[in-house]
Amino acid sequence: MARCYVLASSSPRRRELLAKVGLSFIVDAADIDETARSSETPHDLVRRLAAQKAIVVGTRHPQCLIIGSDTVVAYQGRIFGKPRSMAHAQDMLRQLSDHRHQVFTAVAIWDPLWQRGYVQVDCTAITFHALSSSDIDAYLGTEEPWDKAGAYAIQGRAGEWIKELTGDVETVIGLPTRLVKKLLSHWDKERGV
Ligand SMILES: Cc1cn([C@H]2C[C@H](O)[C@@H](COP(=O)(O)OP(=O)(O)OP(=O)(O)O)O2)c(=O)[nH]c1=O
Repeated sequence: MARCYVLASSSPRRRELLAKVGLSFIVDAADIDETARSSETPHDLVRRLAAQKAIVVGTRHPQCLIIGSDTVVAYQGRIFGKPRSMAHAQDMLRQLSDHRHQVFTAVAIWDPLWQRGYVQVDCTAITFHALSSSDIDAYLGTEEPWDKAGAYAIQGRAGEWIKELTGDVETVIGLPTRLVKKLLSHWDKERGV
């Protein structure tokens, strides 16, 4: 039987990135509560949410292999998700200005039939140049910050702010395809495909 793949995400960036892997897949987003638990680390949060998204969507596609993912920005022990308001976005960008921060993304694959899967976390470190209040205000007038962790899109205008980036840029955009391929290949080996 040919295998079907489902991307458990509403993110157009994840869709574009997964298309690069060359799989044929459908998209079915998970609607879950993404609130961090008290004292949960960014690493543990993205790991838990990526797995949860894949498992929830798996109940609707029991014959398919599900790919879930989650991304947060971490700065000095604080977790930055998607902005809740203009003030929240502004506050996050002010804190990220001229400081090194990390972006954590987890990728999960889940087979609902076997009730088994893998999840792995990748991290990229970024330092932005100093951002002036007018840089931040101008950016908040664009559409970029609103559905992005940390209120910025590295693939957009925020790409011009990079002073230093260590790691995989796809991890920042929300789906490291290198990790997707690695997990799928582990999975094939385990199943003897
Ligand atoms: C930091 C950063 C994040 N992002 C995006 C990736 C994710 O789509 C989003 C983080 O929120 P997520 O909750 O990981 O994903 P999502 O709500 O967009 O989609 P879903 O939960 O349905 O999978 O931020 C960028 O596109 N560029 C960036 O530079």
